[in-house]
Amino acid sequence: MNPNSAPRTIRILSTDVEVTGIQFHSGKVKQGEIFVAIPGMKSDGHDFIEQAIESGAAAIVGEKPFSGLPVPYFQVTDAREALAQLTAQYYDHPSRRHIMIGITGTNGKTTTAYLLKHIIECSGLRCSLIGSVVNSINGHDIPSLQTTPDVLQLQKWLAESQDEVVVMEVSSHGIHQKRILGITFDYVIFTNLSHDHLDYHGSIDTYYLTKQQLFDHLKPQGEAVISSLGFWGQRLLDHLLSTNKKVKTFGGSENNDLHIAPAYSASTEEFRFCDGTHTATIKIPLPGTYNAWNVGAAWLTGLQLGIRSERIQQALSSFPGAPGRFEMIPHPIGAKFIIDYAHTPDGFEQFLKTLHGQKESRIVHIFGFRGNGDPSKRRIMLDISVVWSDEVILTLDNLGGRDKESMLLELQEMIQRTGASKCKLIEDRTKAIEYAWLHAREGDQIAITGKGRENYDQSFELPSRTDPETLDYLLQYQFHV
Ligand SMILES: CC(=O)N[C@H]1[C@@H](OP(=O)(O)OP(=O)(O)OC[C@H]2O[C@@H](n3ccc(=O)[nH]c3=O)[C@H](O)[C@@H]2O)O[C@H](CO)[C@@H](O)[C@@H]1O[C@H](C)C(=O)N[C@@H](C)C(=O)N[C@H](CCC(=O)O)C(=O)O
Ligand SMILES: Nc1ncnc2c1ncn2[C@@H]1O[C@H](COP(=O)(O)OP(=O)(O)OP(=O)(O)O)[C@@H](O)[C@H]1O
Repeated sequence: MNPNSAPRTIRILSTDVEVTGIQFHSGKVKQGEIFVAIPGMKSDGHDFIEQAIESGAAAIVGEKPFSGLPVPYFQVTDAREALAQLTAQYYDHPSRRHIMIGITGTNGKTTTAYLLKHIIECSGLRCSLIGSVVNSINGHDIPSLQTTPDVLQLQKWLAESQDEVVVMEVSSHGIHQKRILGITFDYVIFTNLSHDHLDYHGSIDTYYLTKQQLFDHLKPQGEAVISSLGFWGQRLLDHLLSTNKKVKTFGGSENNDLHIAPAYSASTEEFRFCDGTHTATIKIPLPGTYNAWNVGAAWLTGLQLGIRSERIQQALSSFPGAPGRFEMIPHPIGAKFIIDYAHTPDGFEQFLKTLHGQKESRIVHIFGFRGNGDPSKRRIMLDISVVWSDEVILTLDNLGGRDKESMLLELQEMIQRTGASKCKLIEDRTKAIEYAWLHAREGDQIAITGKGRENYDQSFELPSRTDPETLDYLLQYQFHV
């Protein structure tokens, strides 16, 4: 981090120390930097202290007792917490210089972040974005590797950003691993909570409580902007009110600060938004009731920022979409391919229900499961797909370190368990997409979910091709060639 910067003095446990940077990976330590040793899930940073010192570490921070080191050692009770606080201090608490907006929830963070950034920019303010698809700082785009980056990267971007507003997606991993400690927020948005990441958090209750912690990071005058829908939204609302936080809600009730309702019962695209003084019926930029909630989250936050509803409505009419979220690619025969990042049971249900609502012909659904994702959601997702789709094609997604043969076996067993003749397995993702392309019929909606525009690992070869341009595009989109 910042190897060429002039040394800065930071205070560690009431001692002033001059450092040129901070690291939590021993392999990255340079002369004059602090190394923070973190006991992790796979290894223990304390085992790498010697390596860090050999690389020039000026001081070490860790949780375990150490003596006799050739550089100062500071023992703390929580190394992740110390890392976050020291980094915020090193960069002089950059979150205080921005209007900070954090977005959490199982689904909808990226879509809401893109919508909100667009609304903010249309209102004349500059806006940084930190999230799953791209990080945009001072108008420069940096491909994303994580939803919430590590604390060093995060504070560095906040320090570099000259943008008035920063919109950032906050994952439950980011909260749990204290990547956002040292950041205070003006607004925190909650979209929803449903089954995901139970392999990491252990239970949905713990998962919820982790997300709830983000609201402790609100500045004293800060406001929560939440969906009060469903059990978790209601629980969060009760919690925030009982802790005297300022809260604004969006949802389907007239008691909500922003009331959202379909313009007519069967509509997947036209919704009415009422903020108490202004009512507008609009065609939302992405279809589906769930996207109306995402629009609502962005709209209500825009209002809190002082942007008028009329202006928000105008901004929405020019929203270019969020990459890999309900993105349509036409097929020459009159079918549509839709790429979507649905990767949770609720995401599947919402997305497929929306396709069903605009059904002209068949729904063909191609998807797989990330090898290192929560395994407990896989069967539920397949069952949902079987309910809503006319043909289900399971294929491989990113293996994430998982053995390919065991993943294929799991997929085969899952198909057998459903007993549904509409399910088939085409292990090669390219072939699965080609199969759907070649068998497309007029009016078909062919959904490819998962992966989306990820920059993550990909172990499949893309064959050289002579097919129509759009199929190439579709494959490139899925494979990043
Ligand atoms: C599963 C997970 O979340 N892992 C995080 C965790 O890693 P860990 O505990 O396994 O670390 P470890 O490998 O045991 O190492 C322990 C410590 O020793 C250090 N070390 C290790 C080796 C060495 O040679 N030298 C050294 O100093 C490491 O830097 C680390 O600080 O702690 C590390 C920081 O200390 C994180 O970087 C790492 O996030 C990884 C990179 C990650 O990508 N996690 C994913 C799951 C994640 O965060 N995803 C969410 C989105 C989820 C979603 O919604 O889909 C995200 O925000 O992106
Ligand atoms: N409000 C919502 N409720 C339920 N499902 C949603 C909602 N918004 C989006 N989805 C579904 O979840 C998918 C992922 O959406 P999005 O990327 O906006 O969420 P996310 O929270 O950022 O997820 P991730 O952090 O994993 O990227 C969408 O492609 C869509 O299928």
